[in-house]
Amino acid sequence: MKNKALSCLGRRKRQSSWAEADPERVKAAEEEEAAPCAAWKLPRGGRPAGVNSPRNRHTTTQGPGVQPAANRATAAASSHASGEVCVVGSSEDNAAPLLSEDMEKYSPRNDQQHRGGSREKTCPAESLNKVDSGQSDHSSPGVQCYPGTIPKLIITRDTGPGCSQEVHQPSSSGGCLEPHPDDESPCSDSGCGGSPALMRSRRKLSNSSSFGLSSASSFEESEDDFTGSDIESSLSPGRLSSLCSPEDGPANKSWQKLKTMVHWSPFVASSKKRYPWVQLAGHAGNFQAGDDGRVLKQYCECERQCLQKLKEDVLQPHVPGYYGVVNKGEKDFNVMDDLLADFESPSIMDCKMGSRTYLEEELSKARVRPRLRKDMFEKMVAVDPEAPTEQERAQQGVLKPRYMQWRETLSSTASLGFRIEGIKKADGTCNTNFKKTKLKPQVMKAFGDFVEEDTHTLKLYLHQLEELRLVLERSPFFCSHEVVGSSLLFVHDASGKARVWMIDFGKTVPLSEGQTLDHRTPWVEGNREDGFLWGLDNLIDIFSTMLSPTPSEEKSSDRSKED
Ligand SMILES: Nc1ncnc2c1ncn2[C@@H]1O[C@H](COP(=O)(O)OP(=O)(O)OP(=O)(O)O)[C@@H](O)[C@H]1O
Ligand SMILES: O=P(O)(O)O[C@@H]1[C@H](O)[C@H](O)[C@@H](OP(=O)(O)O)[C@H](OP(=O)(O)O)[C@H]1O
Repeated sequence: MKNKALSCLGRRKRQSSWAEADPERVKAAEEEEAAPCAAWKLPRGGRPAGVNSPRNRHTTTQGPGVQPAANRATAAASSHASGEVCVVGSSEDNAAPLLSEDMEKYSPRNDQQHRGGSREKTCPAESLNKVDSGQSDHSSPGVQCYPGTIPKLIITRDTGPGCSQEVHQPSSSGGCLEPHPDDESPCSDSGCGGSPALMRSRRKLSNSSSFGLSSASSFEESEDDFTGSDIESSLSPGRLSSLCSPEDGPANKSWQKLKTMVHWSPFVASSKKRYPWVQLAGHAGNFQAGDDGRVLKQYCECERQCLQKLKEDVLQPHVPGYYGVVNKGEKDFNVMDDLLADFESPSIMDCKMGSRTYLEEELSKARVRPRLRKDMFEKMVAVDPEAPTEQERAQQGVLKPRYMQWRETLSSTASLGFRIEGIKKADGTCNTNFKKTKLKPQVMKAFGDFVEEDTHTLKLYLHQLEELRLVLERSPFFCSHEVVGSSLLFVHDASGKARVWMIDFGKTVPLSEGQTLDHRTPWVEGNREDGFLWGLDNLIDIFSTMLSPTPSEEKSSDRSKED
C-alpha cells in the first residue's frame, strides 16, 4: 500500500477538447431557450409517471441557488468596498460565486469533527487536517485573515455561454506563485493549489490532450498517453480504446482512426466478454482491466472508504459493486464492477453532479497554500482566450478554485446542478465538447442525441433517475456525506436496457458526527451542501419535459379528439 498517496497524487487529467460547442448549435440553443418545449421533438410518448411531480421542488433553471448566490454576490460587492473582497460574479448567472472574501470569512465550522472521521493519509479530509493545523481560527463569520499572502480570487462574470468577462483586483502578492508538488489533496488530486504541477510536468504530455482528446485512458497502459497512431499500433488485448470528439479539429484524423477501431476492433477489456472499454471523463491512466467484468481504478483511500460503506447502504444497487484493493505492479487499485460489462455496444453518458465541483477543504487549502496552475490557465485560454485577467495572463496561471468556478459557470453546473462531461454513442462516436453546454435547450439537445431521440430509452432513464432520487433521499450514507465531483453514468444499448449508476467517490467525504445534508440547500461555505439532489431534480425535470408533448402537439391531439 506504499503507493496509496502517490496513486492519487499521480493522477493526470487528459484535457477536454478546446474546440467547444458548435457556435451554430449554441446560437440555436439560445434561440430555443425562449421556447424550450418547442425546441424539442421526440416521438410522442405518454407523460411518464412522476412528470411534474411535486417532488420536483427545484425544477426551474434557476433553482434554489439563485437568490442566495445573488445575495452572496451583492454582499460581496459591498464588502468589496472595504478592500477585502476581490471580485464579484454576475448575479444573473445563477452561479454560486466563491469570493475571496468568502474564502477568508467563512470556514467549514465542523471540520474538526469531520476530519476526525478519516485517518488515512490519502483522504481529502486528512489533507485538510494538515492545512488547518497551522492555521488561525476561521470559524467566526467575521473577516479572518490568513497570515500570509492570498492572491485574490477572481470570479468569472458569466454573461452567457462563451461570454466570460472578469473584473479583477490586483493581487496583494504581486508575484507569480510557483506550483509545488507537495501539499496536495491526495484523493481529489485537487488541492486548490492544484495537482502537483511539477509532478505532472515530469510525465509525458498527452498528445491527445493537446489536440483535444478527452478522457480516455488505457487499460494496462495506465501511465502513458498515446496518439492515434500509438493506438493503432496497440490493437492488442488489454488496450483501451481512446475516443474523442469529431469536433476536435486537428485531431480529426486520429479521431477517425480511433472511431474506426472502436467500431470494428473491440479489445478485450474484461475476461467476461470482448468489448471496447470506454472512459468518458476523469483522469487518464486511472483504470485498468480486471477479471470477471471488473475494473481496477487507481487507489484512492477516500473512494475505498465510500465504496466499502456503500456495500451496506440502500444505495448499493446504484453504485458499482466493490471488491477491495489489489496491488498490481507498483500500484494499488480499488476493484469494482465494470458497469459496461452487461451491455452490447453501449451508449454512455457521464454527468457530473452537484452545483460545486470542489470540496470545502480544497478552499481551506487554497487559503493556506495558494498555487497557480499553468495547465488550467492553458485550458482556460484554449476555450476562451479572453477569459484570463491581465494578471492571470501575466502570471500564466490561475488558481484551481478560480478555474473550477469558471468551468461551473461556463457549463450548467452552477445553473442546473449538473453538467455533461461526455457522451459516447453505440456507433463509436464520442463527444466531450460540453464545456459550454449550459442552457436547458442545449442540454436537452445533447440528451436527445444521446438516446437517439428514442422515447422508450428516455422513459427508462427517467424511471431510473426517479428511483435513484427516492433511494438517495433515504440513504444514511448520502445524507452523511459531502458528495462532490461524483457522476451519474448513463448506459443503454440496443437491447432495450438502460441503467444509471452513481460513480466516482474520490471527493465524497464524511460529515461530522450527527451532521446531515439535504443536498438541495444552496451552498454557503461552511454548510457543505453540494447541490447533488438539486441537480438530480433538474435532470428529472429535463427528462420529463422532453417526454411531455409540446403545446402544438397538445393542440393537435385535442383537435383530433374533437374530430
Ligand atoms: N465502474 C465503472 N464501470 C464502467 N465505466 C466506468 C466505471 N467507473 C468509471 N468509468 C468510466 O470512467 C470515467 C471516469 O470515471 P471517474 O469519474 O470515476 O474517474 P476519475 O478519474 O475519478 O474522474 P474525476 O476526474 O472526475 O475525478 C467515467 O466517465 C466512465 O466512462
Ligand atoms: O474538466 P477539466 O476542465 O479538464 O478540469 C478538471 C475537472 O474539473 C476535474 O473535476 C478536476 O479534478 P478533481 O475533481 O479531481 O479535482 C481537475 O483537477 P486536477 O487537474 O487538479 O485533477 C480539473 O483539471
